Amino acid sequence: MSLENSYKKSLHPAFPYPLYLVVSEEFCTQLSYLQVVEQALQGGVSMVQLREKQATSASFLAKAFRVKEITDAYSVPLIINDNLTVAMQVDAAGIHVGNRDISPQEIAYCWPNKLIGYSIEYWQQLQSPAIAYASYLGVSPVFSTATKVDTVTEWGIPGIQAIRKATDLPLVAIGNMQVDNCADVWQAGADSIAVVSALCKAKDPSYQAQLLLNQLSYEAL
Ligand SMILES: Cc1ncc(COP(=O)(O)OP(=O)(O)O)c(N)n1
Ligand SMILES: Cc1nc(C(=O)O)sc1CCOP(=O)(O)O
Ligand SMILES: [Mg+2]
Repeated sequence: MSLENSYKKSLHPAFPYPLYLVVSEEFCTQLSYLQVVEQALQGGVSMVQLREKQATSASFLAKAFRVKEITDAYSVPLIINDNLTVAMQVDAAGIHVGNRDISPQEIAYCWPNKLIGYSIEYWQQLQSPAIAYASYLGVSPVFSTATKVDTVTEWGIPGIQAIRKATDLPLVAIGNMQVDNCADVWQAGADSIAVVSALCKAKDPSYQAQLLLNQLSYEAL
């Protein structure tokens, strides 16, 4: 979709984070994961999730402290993937979980007033009690991706549109989000575009982040 044919959306008042970096050391091929975080923030990334599926809790925690130092310097929220202990110890802004993780209900009980991201992998989840505790929903995945293969539904643009009609919660689109497809996903109802490869594999994450953001037409808050 060209920018001339798109309309300026408002940012979601509860989630003014249009570009969301999900960083894992294993996917950073050109620069260190800390350089990726710093340069992506320089390019305008508005939220960062640290996702370390292979790390021990000790190594995850050490990495989380390093990343938090950088995100704090840019006043950008840090989300921790899956691990509530790490999230609490590093005093993250929140946590992202899916169907095979600790539930949003439990998180809200143990760690109140924090952001809770919850992946939507199939339609019936929208009726789940977990929804009441979620701060945002991950549309998981919009397009299939080699970065995460244990997925259920490839939602596509019709899926985003349908979920948009079904809920007012902020929607984070994830899965093969790139410069050439994120404008359509944005216009279909996503409030945030989450990327791994597009920034972790970039030679110049700051420039790539700017290219992605330039595709997203929104009014400043
Ligand atoms: C923003 C965002 N959306 C979805 C996911 C996937 O979470 P989950 O389903 O728990 O899978 P893993 O990331 O744990 O493999 C995410 N991490 N972030
Ligand atoms: C972390 C993650 N979660 C997904 C989901 O579908 O829930 S897809 C994904 C990886 C997205 O990587 P890339 O931007 O390289 O396609
Ligand atoms: Mg998970």
